[in-house]
Amino acid sequence: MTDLLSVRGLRAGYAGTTVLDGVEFTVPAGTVVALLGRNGVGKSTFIHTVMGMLKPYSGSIRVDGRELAGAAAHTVARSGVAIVPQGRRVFAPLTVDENLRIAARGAKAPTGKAPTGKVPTSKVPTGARDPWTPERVYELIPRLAERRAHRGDQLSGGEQQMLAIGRALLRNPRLLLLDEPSDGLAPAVIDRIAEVLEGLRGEGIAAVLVEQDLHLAFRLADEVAVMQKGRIVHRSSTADFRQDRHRAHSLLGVG
Ligand SMILES: Nc1ncnc2c1ncn2[C@@H]1O[C@H](COP(=O)(O)OP(=O)(O)OP(=O)(O)O)[C@@H](O)[C@H]1O
Repeated sequence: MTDLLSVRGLRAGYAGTTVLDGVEFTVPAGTVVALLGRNGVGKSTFIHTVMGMLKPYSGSIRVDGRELAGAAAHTVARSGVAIVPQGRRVFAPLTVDENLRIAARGAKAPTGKAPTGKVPTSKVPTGARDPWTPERVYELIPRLAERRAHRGDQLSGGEQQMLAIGRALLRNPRLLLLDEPSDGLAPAVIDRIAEVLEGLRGEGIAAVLVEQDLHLAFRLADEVAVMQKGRIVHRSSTADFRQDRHRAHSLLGVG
């Protein structure tokens, strides 16, 4: 299967310190890969570096074959990558509808080739890859339609997370970078977020899902990668990883 994202030998950090120390990581087209690891191993740093928010020291970041290491975030976004940041960062004084329409205005059609590779047919229904519009986001996430006139700061944490996902979709991504979407949310709310993300199956959107909530990660991801000290130390299918409790325990410190 063609890799939509291919990262090789990526080194990055802050003010000369090394956080990412030779990351090798791929995301096949249309595949959701959970990026797991204990606190502070570099998962958010990785997401930010791929998005062009942090310049790497060295290494390669290719999206659909195009080299993007060191490119600015807007260039990465134009290549079809969108981030749902940790902490959501919606515009608090603006309504849900205004938040979505601003994101839609900023969106440009991704440049480069259309995704190639054999995306599993179960993930590509008829009509996939219509451009996202606020109306399509409201169809996927009816809760946002109900809240469309509410300001960002009047929303619950779960609703803000849904809005952040909706904003990212309006960039028409081929690759979505999700940084801990469950962060700070109650289990019932995480379940709603999972339903929203499951609703994206069939759109052919690939994703990197950084997540501490293993239940959510296992529910959404096709494959699992584990980071330790700025390197990927394990990669497998989610099913294999779930079955090997001993390995999960030793890599993540959980049962
Ligand atoms: N802006 C920054 N400036 C300096 N150091 C940073 C910055 N952001 C993160 N770090 C450091 O980089 C290391 C990796 O942090 P990062 O947030 O990428 O880890 P993480 O795996 O995402 O952890 P968490 O799950 O806690 O968010 C940590 O030691 C952290 O203190």
